[in-house]
Amino acid sequence: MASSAANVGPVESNGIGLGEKRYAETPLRSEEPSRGSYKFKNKRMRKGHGNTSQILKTNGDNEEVLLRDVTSLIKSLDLRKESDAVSVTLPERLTEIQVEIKRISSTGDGLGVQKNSNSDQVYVVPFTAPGDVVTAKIFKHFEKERYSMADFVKIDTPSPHRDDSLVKCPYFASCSGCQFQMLPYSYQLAHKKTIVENAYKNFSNLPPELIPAIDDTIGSPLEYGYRTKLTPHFDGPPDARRSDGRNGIKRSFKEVPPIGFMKKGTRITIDIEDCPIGTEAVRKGNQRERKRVADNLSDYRKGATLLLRENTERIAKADFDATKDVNDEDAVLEDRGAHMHKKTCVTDPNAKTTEYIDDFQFVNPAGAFFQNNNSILPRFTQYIRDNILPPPPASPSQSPSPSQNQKPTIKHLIDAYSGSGLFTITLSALFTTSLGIDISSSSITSATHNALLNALPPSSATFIAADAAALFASISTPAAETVVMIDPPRKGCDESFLRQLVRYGPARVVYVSCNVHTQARDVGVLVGGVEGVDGVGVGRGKYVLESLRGFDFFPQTGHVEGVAVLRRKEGGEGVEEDGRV
Ligand SMILES: C[S@@+](CC[C@H](N)C(=O)[O-])C[C@H]1O[C@@H](n2cnc3c(N)ncnc32)[C@H](O)[C@@H]1O
Repeated sequence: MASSAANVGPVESNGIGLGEKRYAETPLRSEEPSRGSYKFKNKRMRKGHGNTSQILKTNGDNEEVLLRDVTSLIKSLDLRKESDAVSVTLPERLTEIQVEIKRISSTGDGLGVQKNSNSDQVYVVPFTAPGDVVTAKIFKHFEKERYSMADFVKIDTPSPHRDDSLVKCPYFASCSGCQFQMLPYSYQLAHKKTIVENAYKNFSNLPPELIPAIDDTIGSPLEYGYRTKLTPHFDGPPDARRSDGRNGIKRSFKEVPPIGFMKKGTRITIDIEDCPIGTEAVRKGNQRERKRVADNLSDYRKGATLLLRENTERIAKADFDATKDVNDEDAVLEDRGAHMHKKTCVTDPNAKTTEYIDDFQFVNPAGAFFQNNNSILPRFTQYIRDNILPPPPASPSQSPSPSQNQKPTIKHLIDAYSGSGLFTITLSALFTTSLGIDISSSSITSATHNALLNALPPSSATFIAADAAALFASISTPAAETVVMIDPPRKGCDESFLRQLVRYGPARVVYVSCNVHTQARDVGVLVGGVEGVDGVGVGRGKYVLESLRGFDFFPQTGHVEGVAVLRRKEGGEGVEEDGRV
């Protein structure tokens, strides 16, 4: 029998209990930025100094990122002098105006100015591209910050970059999940490169000469059908909150509520019967779950979040039973050469799901964190393998001198924020020992299990459940022989972690992040220097930024995953080998 509301529960491992609460998000993982209304939460944030750290001067949140982009656009327009600023009369709220879109912000929205006006008030209009002239309905002015938020109403003149025939979802331009379906994929990738560029320009606090040219964004093999996890939700019955049983009245649903994701810029859930960025197995699971909720509606008193997570069963061709496996209508079969992949959708957050990256196997609770785009993971993990160790000399003339030959070989990996062991395991062939650390004890349990599954014995891979900043107390490997991988949540690293990392001074650092703005801030600290640890001043830090690029884990959306590779400076590059300046 179909299970009922019991299948709905916490669906993330990293400290975010989602239970029957509604996600603040739509289809994206809950670490991704909320795309609700942009509100300055307090005066400190208005100035972009919400973070109390001495060395971390930004939170890298949407408001701050947007404000930087708005300010940069205003500067480039140069339509008026500062002294004119007070004289501009803004259109009434809820009026419709024509906006000429000039740029796309790093938050994924179009930024433009009112057509036929000499005002440089910037209008933020989602689902638009540079060159579009659109009708937009204003809903909020930020007068001091000189921008206004507006809803997209219609296209008046399309941008040459826009191709609406590419749009695959009827809810596009209403659902808050995707921003770029109307843009060719090459354009999306080029835009994501500028997001990385602007993040380092605006948030690293580094002079341009210390930031390398950003490499092209690596695309996802699947532009649709890539998300291995979706979490649609529905709201409780009308008045459920007021009645919730205390006054003896229990509300129930009179009809099936909308089940889906948030309408852009609102807290309203729209009914979305299908989401084309989900994998085929996840989309099938969505149909099944929607029907299950409708069939069991009387079991529900509240809203809920549904978990849809892909599971892969790998079956050797010799063992594949066409009569049994082909007839499973919930499964999706993929021919992978020597074996078949049978994909299904799991909805119980505690049930185990399996995923393969090349021949590496990962087993995790369905509700736990794991990267959501399996199609890009072989490319991504290969890139990290190719870059985590020092590059070979480019030509015979650059071959290492005898003294360089004596440099210690890098043999040890520290995987900070290791989750269930993605990097420890996929990099294991390069290192003699690996140490993973994650604050989530259930992720560490999975990591330990996954290491064994992939023939990594405890003698070569150790995992600790603790705050990343506690890591440095357990490190026994020499810094000159160690690489540290960092993949923190959106908020980035904390000051204590960064100070200890710099004090330890590993030979190389590879920093992966789903928020390139906090990544730029933290990398700026490693390259720029930390007062009291390695001195301050331009380029006084212990590290050089070797390369920087984005990976497109989330096609059709404004998100980009950043990968920064850093090497510790040698004596001649500005700091002594032991870190003293
Ligand atoms: C973006 S995930 C990366 C996980 C893993 N590297 C992967 O790609 O699967 C961030 C991880 O950081 C962990 N985390 C969050 N705060 C932490 C902290 N203060 N110390 C250690 N780990 C933390 C979360 O539990 C989560 O597993």
